[in-house]
Amino acid sequence: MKRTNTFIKDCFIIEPRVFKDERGYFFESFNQNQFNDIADQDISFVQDNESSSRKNVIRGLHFQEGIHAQAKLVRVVKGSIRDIVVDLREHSTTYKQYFSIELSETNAKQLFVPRGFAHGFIALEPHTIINYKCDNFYHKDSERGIIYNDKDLNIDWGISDEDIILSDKDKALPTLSTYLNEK
Ligand SMILES: Cc1cn([C@H]2C[C@H](O)[C@@H](COP(=O)(O)OP(=O)(O)O[C@H]3O[C@@H](C)C(=O)[C@@H](O)[C@H]3O)O2)c(=O)[nH]c1=O
Repeated sequence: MKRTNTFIKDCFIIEPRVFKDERGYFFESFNQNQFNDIADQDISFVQDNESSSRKNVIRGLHFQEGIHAQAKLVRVVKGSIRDIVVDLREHSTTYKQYFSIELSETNAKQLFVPRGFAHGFIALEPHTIINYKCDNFYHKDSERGIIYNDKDLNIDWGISDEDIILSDKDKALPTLSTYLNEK
C-alpha cells in the first residue's frame, strides 16, 4: 500500500498492491493495520456506503456537521469518477480550496478525506459504482451541503451545466457564503 500526499494537509491518496494473473486480479481493498500505519493515526471506520450513478451524475458537495462529522475513504468499484473535496476547516492554510482527482476501477486509487471537508463527485462512465468507508454514522439532521457550481469555489467538473444530472436535494443546496453566513 502506497501513500501519496495531496497539497491539502491530511488529505491523501493510497494505492493498494494489485496482484494480476490469468484469472483476473486480487487486492486488499482495506486493511486496518496498514491503513492506520499509513495514515499515522487511528481511524475506526464504522459504516460502508455504496452508490451507483449514471454518467454525468453529480453527488455533492456533502458533509455532516459537528460531532457527526465524517472522515471518508473513497474508492471506485466500477467505472470512474472525478472526486472533489473542499477544505472547510477554518484554521487550515487551504481553507476553501478544493482538490480534485480521478478515481477509477483501473487505477485503484483511494482518497482519504478527513473530517471537516465537503465531498462530491461526478460519474464519468455509465453505471459507475463507488464504495466509501466513514468513521462516523449517518446522521440525517447533521447533513449539510454546498451547491456544486458555487462561484467562489469555481470547481472545474469538466462538463457543461446542461448535461449534469443532479438530485432535487442537491439542486437546492446553498452557496458556500450563504452556508457560512447562516451557520
Ligand atoms: C448518505 C446516506 C444516505 N442514506 C439515505 C438517505 C436518502 O434517502 C438516500 C440517498 O441519500 P443521498 O441522496 O444523500 O445520497 P448521496 O447523494 O449519494 O449522498 C452521499 O454523497 C456523497 C458525495 C457523500 O460524500 C456521502 O457522504 C453522502 O452524502 O439514502 C442513508 O440511509 N444513509 C447514508 O449514510
